[in-house]
Amino acid sequence: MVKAGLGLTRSVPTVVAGASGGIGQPLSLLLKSSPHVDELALYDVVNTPGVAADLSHISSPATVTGYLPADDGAKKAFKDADIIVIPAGIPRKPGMTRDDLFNINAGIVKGLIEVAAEVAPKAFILVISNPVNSTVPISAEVLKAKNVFNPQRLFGVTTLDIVRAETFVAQLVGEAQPQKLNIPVIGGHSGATIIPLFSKASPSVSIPDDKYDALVNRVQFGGDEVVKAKDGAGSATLSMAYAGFRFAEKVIRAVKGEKGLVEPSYVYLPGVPGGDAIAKQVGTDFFSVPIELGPNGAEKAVNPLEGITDKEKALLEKATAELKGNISKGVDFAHNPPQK
Ligand SMILES: NC(=O)c1ccc[n+]([C@@H]2O[C@H](COP(=O)([O-])OP(=O)(O)OC[C@H]3O[C@@H](n4cnc5c(N)ncnc54)[C@H](O)[C@@H]3O)[C@@H](O)[C@H]2O)c1
Ligand SMILES: O=C(O)C[C@H](O)C(=O)O
Repeated sequence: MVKAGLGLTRSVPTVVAGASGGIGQPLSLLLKSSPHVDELALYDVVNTPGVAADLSHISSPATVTGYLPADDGAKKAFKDADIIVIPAGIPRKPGMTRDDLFNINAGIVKGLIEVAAEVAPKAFILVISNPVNSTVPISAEVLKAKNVFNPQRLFGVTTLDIVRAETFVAQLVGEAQPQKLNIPVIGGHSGATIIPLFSKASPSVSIPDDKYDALVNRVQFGGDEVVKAKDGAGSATLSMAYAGFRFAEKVIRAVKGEKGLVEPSYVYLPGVPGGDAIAKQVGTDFFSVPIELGPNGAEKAVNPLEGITDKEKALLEKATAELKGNISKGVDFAHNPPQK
């Protein structure tokens, strides 16, 4: 274990699990750079002492500690954490779907959530590991089995889909400041389950009819674009670190009392205020919608469906059918994990 840094306040201890990976390292760098982060614990099966020592030399307030599996390292890293961000697991190679990662990543996520349930039962858990559509339901089932499931504290991180939508729309409409656009992307995090709602963009944008299908496709399959370009060396890591940080920092700021922070996330809707009606409308319990964040986590699910276009309704219908299968696969795994 490496321990370093000044750490003047310790109000929101934050953990990255999978911290030595392609996402984990730049995500940990961004968290270490944030003035909102006080205490950062890095957990991975390899290399965390080095990553922690390296980051600890940065002159920002957060203390940085690194943990490996030996000597109950996961428990030590997670103990009493407020925020646990999980990018642990294998990434895709060309030709794979996110669901192809299920067999390995389901077990990794299950194991990490079991530790969280035991030593940090009140933590806000942010799941990045794919397939998110299934790893979040797995996490919920594990937490339920340990009697510590609070749906307001479990988030599937879908922010990269929003970041991509902002970028691609800005390119199309000639907006030089993509970050000024707010485009809700709802549903799940894979292919057809990703539903960009351009009609709900703020400020409003006008997408030419002949460009609409290609734009939707690019948001839905932006991940494949990166996997193909990396040519066997993995999937999105830097844009994901940016997106994961954007979401994690908002949760941290909300937990510290800041108001008005909203970001879509894949949650268990019936357990989030305002979410039950949306779950009934879309026909599935796990679904990403804009979430108002606060000291209790997901304070309110915002219904994004009013006034959506017929094309968006068609996307929703297609998404829900696929999503249901992804969710039940995760739930089944949590109840009947394969015997080793
Ligand atoms: N939610 C999203 O939008 C999104 C975006 C990009 C990638 N991802 C997913 O994030 C995951 C990580 O991607 P990556 O590119 O960083 O992969 P990577 O292989 O570069 O890093 C993964 C890290 O997880 C670690 N790890 C493996 N098992 C672990 C365990 N039991 N406990 C702790 N750490 C463990 C590995 O040692 C490695 O350092 C993949 O599943 C990928 O598909 C999700
Ligand atoms: O595409 C992937 O497998 C990684 C991630 O989910 C992404 O959207 O980039």
